[in-house]
Amino acid sequence: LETAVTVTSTRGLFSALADEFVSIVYLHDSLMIDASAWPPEPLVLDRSVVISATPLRLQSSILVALDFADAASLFSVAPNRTLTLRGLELRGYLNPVGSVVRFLHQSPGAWLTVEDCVQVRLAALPYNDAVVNLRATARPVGCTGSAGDPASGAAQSGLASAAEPAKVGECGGEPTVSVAGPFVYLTTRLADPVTVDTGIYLTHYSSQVPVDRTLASQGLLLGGYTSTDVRSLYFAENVVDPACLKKRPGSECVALLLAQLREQSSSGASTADEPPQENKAVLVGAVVGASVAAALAAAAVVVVVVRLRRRRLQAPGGSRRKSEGEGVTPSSSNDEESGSAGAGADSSSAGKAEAAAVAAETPGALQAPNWGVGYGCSPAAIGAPSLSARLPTGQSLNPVPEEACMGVGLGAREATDRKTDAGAASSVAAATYLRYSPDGGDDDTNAFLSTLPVALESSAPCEQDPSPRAGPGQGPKGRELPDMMAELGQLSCELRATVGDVAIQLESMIGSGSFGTVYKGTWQGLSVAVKTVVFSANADNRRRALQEAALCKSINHPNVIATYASDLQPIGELTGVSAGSNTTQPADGGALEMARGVGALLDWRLYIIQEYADLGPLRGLYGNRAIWPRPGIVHLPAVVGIALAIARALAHLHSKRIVHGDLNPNNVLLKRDAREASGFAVKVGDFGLSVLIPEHRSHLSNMRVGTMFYVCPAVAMHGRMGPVADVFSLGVILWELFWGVCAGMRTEGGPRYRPDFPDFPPGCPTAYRMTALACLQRQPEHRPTAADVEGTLTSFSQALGGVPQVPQTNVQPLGAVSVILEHVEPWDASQGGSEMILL
Ligand SMILES: Nc1ncnc2c1ncn2[C@@H]1O[C@H](COP(=O)(O)OP(=O)(O)OP(=O)(O)O)[C@@H](O)[C@H]1O
Repeated sequence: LETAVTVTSTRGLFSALADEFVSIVYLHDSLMIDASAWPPEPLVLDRSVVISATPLRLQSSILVALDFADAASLFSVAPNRTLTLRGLELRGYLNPVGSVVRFLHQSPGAWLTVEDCVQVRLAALPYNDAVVNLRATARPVGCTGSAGDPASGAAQSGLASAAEPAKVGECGGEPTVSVAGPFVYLTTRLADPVTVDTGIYLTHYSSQVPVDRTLASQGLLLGGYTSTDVRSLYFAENVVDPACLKKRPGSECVALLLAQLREQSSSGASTADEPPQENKAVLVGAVVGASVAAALAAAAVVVVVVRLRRRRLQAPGGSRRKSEGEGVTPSSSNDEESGSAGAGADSSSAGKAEAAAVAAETPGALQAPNWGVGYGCSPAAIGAPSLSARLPTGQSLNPVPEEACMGVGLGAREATDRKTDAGAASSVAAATYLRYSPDGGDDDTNAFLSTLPVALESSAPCEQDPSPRAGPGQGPKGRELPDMMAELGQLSCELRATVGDVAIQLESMIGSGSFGTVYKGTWQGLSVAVKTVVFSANADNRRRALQEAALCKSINHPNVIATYASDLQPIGELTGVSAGSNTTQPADGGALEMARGVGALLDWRLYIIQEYADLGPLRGLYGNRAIWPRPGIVHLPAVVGIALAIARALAHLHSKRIVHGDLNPNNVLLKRDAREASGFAVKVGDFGLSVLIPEHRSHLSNMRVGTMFYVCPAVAMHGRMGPVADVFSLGVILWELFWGVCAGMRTEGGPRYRPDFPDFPPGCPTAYRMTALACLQRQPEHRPTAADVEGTLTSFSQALGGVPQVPQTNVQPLGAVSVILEHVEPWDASQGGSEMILL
């Protein structure tokens, strides 16, 4: 006897899966997972379970849409147990790159079977490349056969093969992986049939999904199970341009494509496939109707709960996905609530309001800035801060409770992963400023809207870098060459002169920002983060990349991510010029010769080797019960310790005339450190938008860059980037640190600061509140300096009983090295196989 339950909501799904007597969970209508309705800890399935379209849907050949909305680690499956998905249109559940199913927490020894489903990805590799990867994937132990010839197979016709349905826990029959089409199917998500011109049809295709600890620091342990597809269609709504694969790894190409899609989406362009009005469901009619329904008919089914309620998911291209609908501009991080300031089609009215608000700013040293309606919150609801609470030693920092940053509908543990979604959220960004004032706008706003995002055209040239080790612009003959070649050549020259070939083992991808990909690696026994940026001679990101490398190498502070080395390598057919080989590279100055000689070579890859912050970004800490047991109740010494560390980093940067330019909780990283009372050290990183302010100047102009909610109004509106801009961002973080949540949230009317921003509860210590509010003053001249904030927080921490002082030199830069990157090679699509990307 099998017990079946029909569910209509995320909570219903959770209850059904938590009920040990339920073995079949039916969906009659579309369901999009609401991660905030799911308990924070993954549910362990200690039995085999089927999640299926209802028999009625199966019989009528309509797939039921199930959108996991990129929710991660919802549940795990015990060893030798199988989770079967049947008759579903699956969306938002695969990692943006790779084959890992995100909703499944790491499940070693478990099985996942996808039967008669259509699996949709927003972006993927071209199908032929994907098939190469699929076929190169090792079959799990006990599964026979190869993945078959992509040009043949029963699925070529678009009809089901006659193979037997897979038995639970078995690989099934002879695997087939075919590029085929067109297919037509019906889904509860849309009224009309969906036509898929080309897709990959798989049957009895099994693969061992490797354990993926890339996001372990965020509490996300993925992979570890055997995945089997039985009569499943994969297709991508967008496919990578094959030209990209000639010079980049597939993961980077997919990440770039996703970024472009976000950008298009935020500027109003639809990325959705409009389903045609004709054709009937050939695939589903044949596959689901015939085989699955028949299989189910044989089972004895007791429907315990049947509650049918029509729920329609939004059409593709809407704000359906947390990590796909809204990203950021290429100049910053990519969270919904922290997207960069950027131009947006629907944002002009919002921007106008902002302009007026800035113009009419209210002076007053320590008054709370008027951030619009919703200001203030109920003291009764938030309670008083606890000064005496101690951070329990050994308490895990992850996973973070779901309510962290829940205003944007996102568990904080998903944050880092969504870095690959580096699209533009410019409309989102400008909408934020609506909260500044309800007043009208002016032309300046339109200028702001039309010029974003702005490249670093006005940023300080590299010659102004104060460090003797700074990169571009310091070479002996740089000015004799065209600008680009001079920068490249001099940087290469400097780096290659300090040869000490040391191999770096790259282990996994940490994430992608708007300008590159970050890998985790090991170098001389140390864990390191390797930032890579690919750029062309005339690309906008060239200056940013080179400047980031130069700037961050010049900074040495315990609260700043240490940069050990950087390196520049040409991409393309040139052989023997890799920086990793001192037998082939030019001697000192030879890089200039190389630069002259390879004028036609346009693409370069920059590597920046940094210390690895194993606990991830500060944002992932928000909501941690050890520090924020309840809203408004904080472990004050821990919070002040973090705030002080950030202020120290800023004060140090500003003393060198460096403005960070993008301070936000994603760029403040945490690193395990037993010497710290909290167990971790706080390190400011990501100098991609940093600038050097020339002597005798307070700011640079035309720098309208930053991250939504953290960017200073004067930067967003007038492009004035100076140290005070960082202080504003610090003020936002000080507020967040007290509450343990992000200051921004998504509402139906668009992104907004939280209603209680920038309010503090009455019990908040005055020194802390005053410091935060001073940083948030709209008039830049009313803000304190970072050194002032550091001083105030130092006194405050001493009054608290002493937050342990941050060690002066807990990380020492290890000097420049030349690097061989063993696992990152220019992608050669014709070779195939080395990238484990399913589609
Ligand atoms: N030194 C490091 N140690 C550990 N993780 C890191 C390190 N540097 C960056 N990361 C992580 O790598 C990912 C990508 O970082 P990156 O700085 O490239 O982009 P970003 O800050 O997310 O976006 P953007 O550059 O667009 O602002 C992020 O998740 C970040 O937390």
